[in-house]
Amino acid sequence: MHCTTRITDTVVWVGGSDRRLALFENLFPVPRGVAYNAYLIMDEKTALVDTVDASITGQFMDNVTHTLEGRPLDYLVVNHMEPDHCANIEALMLRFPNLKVVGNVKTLALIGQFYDMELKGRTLTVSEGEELSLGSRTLRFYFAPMVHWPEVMMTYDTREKILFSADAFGSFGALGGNLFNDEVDFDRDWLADARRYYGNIVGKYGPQVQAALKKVGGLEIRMICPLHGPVWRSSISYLLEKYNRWSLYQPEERAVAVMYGSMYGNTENAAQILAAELAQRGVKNTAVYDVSGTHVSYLIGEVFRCSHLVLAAPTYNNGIYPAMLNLLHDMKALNLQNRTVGIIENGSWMPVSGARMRAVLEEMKDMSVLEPVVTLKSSVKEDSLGRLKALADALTQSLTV
Ligand SMILES: Cc1cc2nc3c(=O)[nH]c(=O)nc-3n(C[C@H](O)[C@H](O)[C@H](O)COP(=O)(O)O)c2cc1C
Repeated sequence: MHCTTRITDTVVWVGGSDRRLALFENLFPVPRGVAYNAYLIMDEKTALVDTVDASITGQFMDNVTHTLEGRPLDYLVVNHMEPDHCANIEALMLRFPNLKVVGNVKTLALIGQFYDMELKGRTLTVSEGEELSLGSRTLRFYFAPMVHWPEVMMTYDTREKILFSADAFGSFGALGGNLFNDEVDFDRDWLADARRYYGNIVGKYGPQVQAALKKVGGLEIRMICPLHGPVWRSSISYLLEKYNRWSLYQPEERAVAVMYGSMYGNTENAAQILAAELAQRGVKNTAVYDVSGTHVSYLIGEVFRCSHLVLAAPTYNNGIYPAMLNLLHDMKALNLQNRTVGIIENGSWMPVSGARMRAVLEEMKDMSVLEPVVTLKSSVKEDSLGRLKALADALTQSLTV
């Protein structure tokens, strides 16, 4: 049975949610599930903007068929060719013999790479800024290369002032009836997952996001319709400001995230002492994470949020404790920049994890390491306790600058 939501008189959400998926991209835990959004525009011509993942094909087809009320589907706009949005292109082409697939040169090449379907005479290749008339409105296409993938484009409905934004402005999390941002407590229930989605999926491409923001910045936007998560029909500037900040690698909050790795509990002890020392100095909302027990995607969300990080890790086979190395690898791969970092190292015979962590941070942009670096030789002793307090002083002072 269909389950759709009307977005405007003529635009209908025909997507769905998957709460069974454990790992998005087989990598990122999605305990709250994930939504795959698709939008059907009913005008003199009908146009579907993107499809959905194979896991919800049945629901999606019911939604499309119901909304069309027997009319044919004229166009399928493919804003993004990732399979979680494209699994149903062929099924739609078979069902609607006159359907034309709308994409750019790169989109159409990717369709050919992923699928074996006969596209001859069934495609419409659009270029940057080109318009497609549906009758009472035109759709205008803005390319947003590498706002996840090279073929990505955004589609602007000139009548309704809707921006169909592909993966940009999306979030992990299944939708529970309340489709719109003003029907949910976004800050409480969605922001952390939207940031985690941004950091892990799009975070590497800050300059490309900036370019896309500039491109669509001059448009009158009444709604933003992303491919995952809530639809935005209010507080558009709030969302744009978050994206501007994240893509400039500016921290969202002046706050400390302490991230530690520990086998026997001694590095953990140092991290806890440091957090307590910070609290005694009036620092609030410090977040403490065990890097072995927290999926790295959550840690990435937090490093995008916080201005100050503390990385605490044992030396492991003359290198960095693997779970911490994994976090540092991701931070660097995702181009994280502009953070102030405290370091705590541990080692029982030759501690080198501090120097190794500093070396990775030095390969990143605008990462400043606070002094002192705290060295433990197996466990916290009076001398290292003094240095932990000195690091707490340095962090506190840096937070207030
Ligand atoms: C597999 C393994 C490799 C290690 N390699 C080193 C090393 O190369 N250099 C060193 O000084 N300590 C090394 N250590 C010792 C730990 O770094 C050290 O005991 C540290 O205090 C552990 O901190 P924790 O109590 O927080 O787990 C190693 C320990 C293990 C289990």
